Amino acid sequence: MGFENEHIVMLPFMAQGHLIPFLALAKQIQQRTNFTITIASTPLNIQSLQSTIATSSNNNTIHLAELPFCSTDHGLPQNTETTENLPLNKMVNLFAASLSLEAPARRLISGIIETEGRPPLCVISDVFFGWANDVADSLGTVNVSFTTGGAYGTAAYISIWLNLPHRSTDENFFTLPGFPERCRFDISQLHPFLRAADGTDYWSRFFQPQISLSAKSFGWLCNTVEEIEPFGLDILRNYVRLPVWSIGPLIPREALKNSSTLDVSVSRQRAGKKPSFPAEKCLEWLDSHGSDSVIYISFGSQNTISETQMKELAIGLEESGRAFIWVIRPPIGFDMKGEFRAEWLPQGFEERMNKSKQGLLVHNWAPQLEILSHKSTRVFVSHCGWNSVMESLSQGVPIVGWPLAAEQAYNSKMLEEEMGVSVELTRGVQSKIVGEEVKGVIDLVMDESGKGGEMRKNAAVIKEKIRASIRDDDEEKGSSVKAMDDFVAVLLSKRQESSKSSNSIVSN
Ligand SMILES: O=c1ccn([C@@H]2O[C@H](COP(=O)(O)OP(=O)(O)O[C@H]3O[C@H](CO)[C@@H](O)[C@H](O)[C@H]3O)[C@@H](O)[C@H]2O)c(=O)[nH]1
Repeated sequence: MGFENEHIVMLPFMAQGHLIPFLALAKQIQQRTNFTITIASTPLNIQSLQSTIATSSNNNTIHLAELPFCSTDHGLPQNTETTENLPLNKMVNLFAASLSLEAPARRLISGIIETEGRPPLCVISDVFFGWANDVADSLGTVNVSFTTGGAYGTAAYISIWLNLPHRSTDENFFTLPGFPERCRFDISQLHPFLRAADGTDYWSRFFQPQISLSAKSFGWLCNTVEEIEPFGLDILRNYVRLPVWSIGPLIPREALKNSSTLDVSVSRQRAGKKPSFPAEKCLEWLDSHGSDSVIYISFGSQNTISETQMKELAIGLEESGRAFIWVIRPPIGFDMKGEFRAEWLPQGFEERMNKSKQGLLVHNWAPQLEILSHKSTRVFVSHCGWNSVMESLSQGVPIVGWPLAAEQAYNSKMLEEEMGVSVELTRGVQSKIVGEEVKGVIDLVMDESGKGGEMRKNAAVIKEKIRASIRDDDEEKGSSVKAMDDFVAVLLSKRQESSKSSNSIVSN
């Protein structure tokens, strides 16, 4: 398009699951438009983005700006600037602390205005940063909210927070404003702190105003694809009554090609995290297993399960006799960064799995996208974080859901009820699950003839829709490419309108 002197400022929430898609969005906008993009965040997050950008190519105009932040000022452990490894009881502190970024963000944008002589084209802020609307308004630009979740999950999440519908019923289920009757939600799909929320607690006092402010943005960007979430997008658009541009999937383009295995360098280009186990080794391990034979298990960047659940999951996996890669962290209640203790697993489990090559335990962090795009990977046991969902479906890998927090249970519900690509094993860290149930679900999804085969077929259709959405050639442009072009065109025409009206004020 070539509007090289435009500038966009991006403000991600401080969590890997948000930083990764924000950086991917920045790269996508930059590649399409040549705009200057500044991503602003706290110093440690900027450091981690810096190391990511340093290892990837094509990053000339992504600037990084530090917003001063001291975690201990907010009751957080020292040097804690993301949700990763943060105990649940401190999570709310991080959300509350994010409000302190408003003043430095304002200073940053004022500085840009001073240097460039006009405001940035827009601010793109996380849905959790509703305050960015005030900043943008008062500095003569507009704020666009970016939801790193999917359309259905985001709509459910915001409607539940804004309405707390479970508080006005004695039943275990409830209907949700914005959703049709048939989509009944269950109280067990809510995280315990949301179950207890009543509008006066810390969580409500953060989420309700921030989400309400975000609902006043100029528009929303959503990391989904029009053709895979028509129902969710209808709900979200009706609910926020704003333009919603579906610009997903925010996944490196290399992972969306029809070629085979992904280059291992991709994992080094994603928000500064280094796999704790060499990517090459994981891929070698996968190479040594047959096509469509391996189960991949991971609970995202910030979650883990309980000790008893961990043991039962291990028992079920072992008894299933299927090959698996499991990204494993200390169980809930223990330091997630701490040393892993063998006692959390059945006796001799890891040695047995290593010896027989049935299972590979990757402690802490694995090269997820490479694993999902490997031909040996057959199914993903996932907490249903939205990045994981998009990564899995973009590779046609069906899901076994084990949602733990945030909007994951609504994603899991949508994947099962609307898309037919998933089956839920259990939910939360308090549920009782036994090895036999784990084995039962694994047998079900690995069975080509029954439900497992159906899920796989459906996932293959979704994969094609995702890949079609980014098509960009002379014959055809995919829906996500068109949405991105439309988003940029709308902002540019808004810019033109406002400069026309300020010129006419001057000439009057
Ligand atoms: O060992 C690992 C673990 C994670 N990842 C990557 O980290 C990201 C994790 O994102 P996601 O699957 O969305 O999980 P969370 O980190 O839990 O994401 C948070 O942010 C998401 C987007 O808003 C929400 O959908 C989730 O509920 C919320 O917990 C993905 O890109 C993964 O590929 C790895 O590369 N290796």
